[in-house]
Amino acid sequence: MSGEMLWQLVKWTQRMVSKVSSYDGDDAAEGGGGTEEEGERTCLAESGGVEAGGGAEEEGERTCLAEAIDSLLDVKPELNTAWAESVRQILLSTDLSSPIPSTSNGRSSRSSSCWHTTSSWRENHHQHHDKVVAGLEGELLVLKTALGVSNSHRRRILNRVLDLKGNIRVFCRVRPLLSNERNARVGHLITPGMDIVKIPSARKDFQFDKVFLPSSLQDDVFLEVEPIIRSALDGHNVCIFAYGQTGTGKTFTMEGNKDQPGVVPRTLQRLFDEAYVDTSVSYTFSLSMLEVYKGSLRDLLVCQQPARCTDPASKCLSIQMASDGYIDVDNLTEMPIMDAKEASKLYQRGSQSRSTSCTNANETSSRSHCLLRITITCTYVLESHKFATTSKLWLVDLGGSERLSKTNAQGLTLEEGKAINVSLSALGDVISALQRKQPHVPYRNSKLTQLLRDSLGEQSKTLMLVHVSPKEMDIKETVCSLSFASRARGTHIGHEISQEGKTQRAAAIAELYRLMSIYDDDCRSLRESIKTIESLIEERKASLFQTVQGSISDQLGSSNDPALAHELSTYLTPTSKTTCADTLVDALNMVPRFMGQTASSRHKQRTSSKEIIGLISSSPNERSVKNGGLKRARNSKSENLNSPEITSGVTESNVQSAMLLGGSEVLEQKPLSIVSVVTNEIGLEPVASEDLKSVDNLSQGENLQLQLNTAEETGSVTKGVVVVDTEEKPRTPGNWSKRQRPERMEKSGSLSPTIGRTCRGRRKVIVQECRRKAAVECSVTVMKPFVY
Ligand SMILES: Nc1ncnc2c1ncn2[C@@H]1O[C@H](COP(=O)(O)OP(=O)(O)OP(=O)(O)O)[C@@H](O)[C@H]1O
Repeated sequence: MSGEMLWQLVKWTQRMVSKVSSYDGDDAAEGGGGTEEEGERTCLAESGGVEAGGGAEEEGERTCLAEAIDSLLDVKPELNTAWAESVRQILLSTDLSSPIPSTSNGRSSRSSSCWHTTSSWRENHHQHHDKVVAGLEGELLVLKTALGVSNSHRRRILNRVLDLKGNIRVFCRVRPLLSNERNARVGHLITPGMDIVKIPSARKDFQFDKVFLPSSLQDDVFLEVEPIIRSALDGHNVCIFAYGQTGTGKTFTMEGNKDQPGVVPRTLQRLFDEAYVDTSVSYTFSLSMLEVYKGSLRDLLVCQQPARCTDPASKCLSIQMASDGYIDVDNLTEMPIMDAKEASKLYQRGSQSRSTSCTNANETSSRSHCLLRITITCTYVLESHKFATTSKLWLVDLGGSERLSKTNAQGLTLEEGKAINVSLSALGDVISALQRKQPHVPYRNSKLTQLLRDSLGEQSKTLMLVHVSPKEMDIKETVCSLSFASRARGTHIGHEISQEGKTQRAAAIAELYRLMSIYDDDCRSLRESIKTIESLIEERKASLFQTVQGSISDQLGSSNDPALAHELSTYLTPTSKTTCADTLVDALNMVPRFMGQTASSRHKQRTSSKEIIGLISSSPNERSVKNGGLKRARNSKSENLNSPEITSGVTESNVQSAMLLGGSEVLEQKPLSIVSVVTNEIGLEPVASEDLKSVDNLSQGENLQLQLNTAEETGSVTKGVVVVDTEEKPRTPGNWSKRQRPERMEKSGSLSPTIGRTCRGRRKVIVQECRRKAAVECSVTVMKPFVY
């Protein structure tokens, strides 16, 4: 039975109870007791809200009610007694839906004392309502904990599967003959189901974890890639490479086209789908894109050529390694992403900036290694402890390996080809050293391997998709590529297992998949139960508010007593409304550029305030957290992960800011043309741009203060992001001193609004550590001045 149907049944039962309680109310009114409750009933009776009735009909209704409760419990047998008790509480509290003093008869004669009686009636019902909601919330907590535990089991099993399959896996994809190659001779043999590519002319056989035939579809490829993506969501660093000779389909596999989307768009979609479904954990994603071109790094999300001569040249990217091994790239644009569509757009933009040129082998040959990095932050509760992990998912479209003598490359193309080959060779050396478990891994030999250092190793998952041409005339390149792949796979050092071993491994993997599907089902049913209870709580809160609000509005309309009117209007203001202190961000932490941090020191600061959590060693996440900096558990002051509740980002200085701003004191509004307000919380709608207020260019010494308002409180932590478009009103160079340019403030403290790097005339302002209640349906006001 769906949650909606269940709720309908509850409402129907409520109506039944409502009738039954009104009979009771009548009886009590007749008895005329002196208690407050009786007075309240009298009040209800006066208002005409109580119907007459009784006798056999009453008995029938009661039987009906009992049956309804029983049927409710029958249809949800999997729910435990606590849930049943919650439902009972809802039913018992149905007198809330019985009419409260109406505007009709006797209203004008109602006195203030009558209102006080109604007020106590309201308090009683509030208490009752709170009890019911608390019951439901308790149940919700139990279900969420159970979901966390099931998820943790599922994660552990998946990790075991990937361990059995191997942390470094190599697939081979053979491209079909293209329309202009119809007459070409095919140079390989593939034995279906054996995952072996035979090259008869070279008398060589190459075994892979999976071989995709020329007829294989993008779907087939992604099916095999998917588990490793899930592993990234579970907190592991993951690298997926597309390797191969120029023109063999690397970009086709990674990017695809509109009709046949490749690994990248599918991965982005998958990440958000998973994040949306799994409510037991909270995910945030950010995206960066860069290329390694002739041994140097280029940010693909910034304009390489400044549009105006006054625009700053693009910043130099440098690789920084923190003491715990975490690799970051200084000055690299990192865009928070809210959905797959937005992420795909960014990827398209980055791809267009990639260095390509026409070569003998490919009209649009990639002349660099293109790296897409998705940083995933996951927060979850396990056994009443809060954990957070950060992982990186790299999707790498490597430059095409080529025999320079064959391509007749000259000049720049030759240089590019050489640089690509050198770094590919360095990558091969690293993977081979890892396969051999050598004590020294030569990461430093190329920018590519330096960059991926923390994502290529024991705790990480690597997938190499080797692409080959089907043509016999490309056989030498094909053999080179397949040899490289074999080396990466470790088959040359005896990693290949016997047929019997393979059968045993396949059986073990099948068993693990069976177990995983049990946990998957468990998680699914727990998620459904969680949704049902959440909607019950929401409806409960909404109905209480509406009922009471409607009644009080009526009272307010008819009251001549100013004191009473004041009390009523106070009541009409929802107590759960967001306060300024909840929503403000702290600009006091901002520091000038010269005091700003490098990627490395920023990381150090981050990790110093985050304890590495390794409480439960059996969980893959916690285990890997223990083992190094690849997954960093967060435990900062503002995000006390060991407490059962995530606290808000409100610090003393936040509160101070809140007081300074005085709630709604907008000192100045200027046109900055805010493009959109979005939140990182999955499933929340961004505010439409037309709803946003305009604010002027900030002038010297000002900071942005953002006030994000919402009517709802859910208590979880989120981040808000405001994208500010300054294109219409370009910043004049003299307008800002060097230190005060907004993009110079990006390295401020974690609770500050940080103004991201300028990217094609846009700036993003990231509001970190707001409560979710501050991030739903935000409106943005720029407030000034706030001098630091
Ligand atoms: N599996 C496939 N099915 C259909 N067409 C393919 C397939 N693989 C590659 N192609 C086509 O082959 C051509 C070359 O592919 P692509 O540009 O992806 O090669 P590449 O390996 O990325 O080359 P480079 O290294 O030069 O960038 C493209 O026109 C692409 O559409």
